[in-house]
Amino acid sequence: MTTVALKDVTKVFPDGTVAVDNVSLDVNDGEFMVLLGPSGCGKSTVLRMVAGLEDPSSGAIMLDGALVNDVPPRDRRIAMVFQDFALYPHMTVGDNIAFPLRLSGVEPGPRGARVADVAGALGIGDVLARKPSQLSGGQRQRVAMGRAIVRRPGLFLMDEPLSNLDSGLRAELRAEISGLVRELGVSTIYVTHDQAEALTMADRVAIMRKGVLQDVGTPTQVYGRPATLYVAAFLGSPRMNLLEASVYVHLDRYVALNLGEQSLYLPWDDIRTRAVAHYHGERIVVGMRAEALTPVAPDAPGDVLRGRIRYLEHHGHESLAFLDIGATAIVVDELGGPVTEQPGGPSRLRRLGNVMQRLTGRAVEAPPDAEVVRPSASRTSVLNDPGRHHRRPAELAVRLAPYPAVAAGHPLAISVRMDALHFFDGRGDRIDVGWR
Ligand SMILES: Nc1ncnc2c1ncn2[C@@H]1O[C@H](COP(=O)(O)OP(=O)(O)OP(=O)(O)O)[C@@H](O)[C@H]1O
Repeated sequence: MTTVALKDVTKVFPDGTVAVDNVSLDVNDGEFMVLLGPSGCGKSTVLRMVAGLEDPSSGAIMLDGALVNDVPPRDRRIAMVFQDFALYPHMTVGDNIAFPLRLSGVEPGPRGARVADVAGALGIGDVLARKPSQLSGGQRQRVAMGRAIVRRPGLFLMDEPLSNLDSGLRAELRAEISGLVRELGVSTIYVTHDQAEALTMADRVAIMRKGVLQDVGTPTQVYGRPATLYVAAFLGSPRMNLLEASVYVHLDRYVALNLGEQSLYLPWDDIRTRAVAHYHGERIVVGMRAEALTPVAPDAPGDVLRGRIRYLEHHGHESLAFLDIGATAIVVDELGGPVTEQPGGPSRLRRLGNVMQRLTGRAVEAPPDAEVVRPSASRTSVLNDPGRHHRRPAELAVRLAPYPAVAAGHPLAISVRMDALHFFDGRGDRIDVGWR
């Protein structure tokens, strides 16, 4: 099946928007590659360039090792499935699926057999005589898939094909789609902003932000060893706890990570210690996912952080406690740069205001408790990132049992799995070398 290689591909639209910024990416034979990122990060533009619907401003697009920048879409052996797929309303399901075969002159006999095969594989063999208006949303999506598959393409390009469906159907269809394309062995590029879709369906995930490729790897790699602070913050629910830490080296003993009121200690023989020790006297970002944190007895020894529960969230199968440990949170704004917030900072009201502003595009008046700090001069500080930086205390997300015996205001001690910590520098790049 078709292999894809993007080499240094950039797309600048006539109005100056840089939608895709120097992206290089390979999709192997039969691979299911998911392009993941928030709205506007350039995923669809990448897909459209691979399809030939958009010309790159610079760089090369190769299919099966051949440059195709000037090859028209119809000659690329590609099938596309979009979110707002359009079925022909006056045609039956069978005729809709058969349509591409009719266009390319396949005889009625083999045409019927191919349609029956595809419809059987998609579980819509019994509705071939119906019109699209007589189908459910999920069935219509299967017909759209069938119409793409029936041509036996070398490459599938799918742009948010499930986003119009309800969540139950999405989960069902994402298993079906990934199962089906693997069975067919067709190389696939699948665009989504839904991390659950990406992590469950992909062989590899490519994560984009503002036109720039941030990380490429298997779901386990990008979740377990994210290349950048942005990827660390983007993947996972609850979000990874990202704390500002000052680094102090105690030669031949340990490296202290000062988190504000408390510290953690990386033993000298830890393989990551040398990389982190380079930042002696500077600030870095320490990431810890909720699964790296376990509640322990108040006087437990070892790598333990102590704090007070600010609030609890009950999720049925588990509860999340948000713990004030006197540290500074690094908040990565999905649309802007990293933002640092420190104790004594803005209220939830202000953060809600920020969200509303993002959703509505309208400025919301800042409550009086908001304090905007100047970017620090430190080379390694995330405060270097341009833009406004707000301050708030870290609220460390910790997983608890469904009905925990603690409540807001209670103290809580948590043990930290030091081997599960992540370290990022001020530019947001992962610190530990040889990490994947
Ligand atoms: N024809 C165009 N002219 C100018 N800018 C464009 C054009 N098409 C897309 N853009 C811009 O390029 C950027 C990337 O758009 P793109 O559609 O690739 O993002 P996306 O990640 O697929 O987003 P979504 O998930 O919302 O579809 C956005 O800022 C978008 O506004």
